[in-house]
Amino acid sequence: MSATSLDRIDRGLTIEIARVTERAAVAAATLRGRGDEKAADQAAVDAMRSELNTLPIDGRIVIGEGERDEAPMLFIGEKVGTGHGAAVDIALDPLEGTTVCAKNLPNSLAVIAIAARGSLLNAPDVYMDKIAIGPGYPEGLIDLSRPAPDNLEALAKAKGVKVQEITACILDRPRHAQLIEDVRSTGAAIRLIGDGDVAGVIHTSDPDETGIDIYLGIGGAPEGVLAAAALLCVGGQMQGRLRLDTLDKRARAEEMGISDPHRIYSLQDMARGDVVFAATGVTDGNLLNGVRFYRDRIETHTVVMRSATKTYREIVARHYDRGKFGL
Ligand SMILES: O=P(O)(O)OC[C@H]1O[C@](O)(COP(=O)(O)O)[C@@H](O)[C@@H]1O
Repeated sequence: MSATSLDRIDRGLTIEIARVTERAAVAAATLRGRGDEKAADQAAVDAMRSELNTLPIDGRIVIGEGERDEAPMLFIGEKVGTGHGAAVDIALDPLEGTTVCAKNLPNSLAVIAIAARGSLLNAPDVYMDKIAIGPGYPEGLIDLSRPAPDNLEALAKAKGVKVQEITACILDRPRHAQLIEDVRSTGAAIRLIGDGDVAGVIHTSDPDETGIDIYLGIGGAPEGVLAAAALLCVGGQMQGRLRLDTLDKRARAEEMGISDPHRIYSLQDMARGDVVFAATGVTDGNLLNGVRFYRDRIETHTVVMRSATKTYREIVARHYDRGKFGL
């Protein structure tokens, strides 16, 4: 990583970036609830890519739709933007939560993070073990190498509540059976989510609003970097460890410069410096409303965050020109 905290992102991008996720979210939302994950994802990819290519940046995708041979567009290493402007790295997921979008269930998002070159972890598309909490706690409170109950006890103590008053967010997957049992053994509550752990992690940043104190479990590594980018903007702590359990995965990671397969990454190892993050709701969620289609307009709900200024802005946009979305 070569970026320093002095590498500032052009503040104009904090509005430009919203257009990128708005465009992707509307495209995906037109196919919401149709049971066709691929079509919704493709629509979001096409829309995000065409909007991204209007931005005055020399952009390089470090977290994208996959590695070049498996993703024709927005692949890792793809150059995006007009090419005239700041050299930036980009993490994106045009449709985070493809299954929930196809089923019209909560919390699918169009997501992107833009950072100075070298400020985002280049991670392969493998699983990642994750733990995250929101702001206001002493640094080092959570530790991925410790058993979940220890982290829950530490969090409850620091929050000044009983562990029974803590709620953990966990993806509902068979691989989490033991984790779920361990968490329940402490008396803590669990919010099981079907998909969408970028939102799951972000929810820890405002427990009063979302009811979620801590995120635990294994999800995608790309989603881990995106979530870290968001948490960097609002404060909080997060750790991640890649699940490099096959020779092929280790080789892919090595190609990306990852030599220690067991390394635990801190939040700042995954995202640092000046990062601009945006997410637009595709379906309704705790964080954001989904896209609303009206006869005369389309409404989108977006959050834009920036780490250098620690700002969190919500933008409700009314698009009266439905034609610009091809509708
Ligand atoms: O579904 P899996 O294989 O358990 O993977 C978990 C990952 O899938 C998601 O739930 C949804 O990812 P997609 O948008 O690629 O469908 C992520 O939020 C999460 O990190």
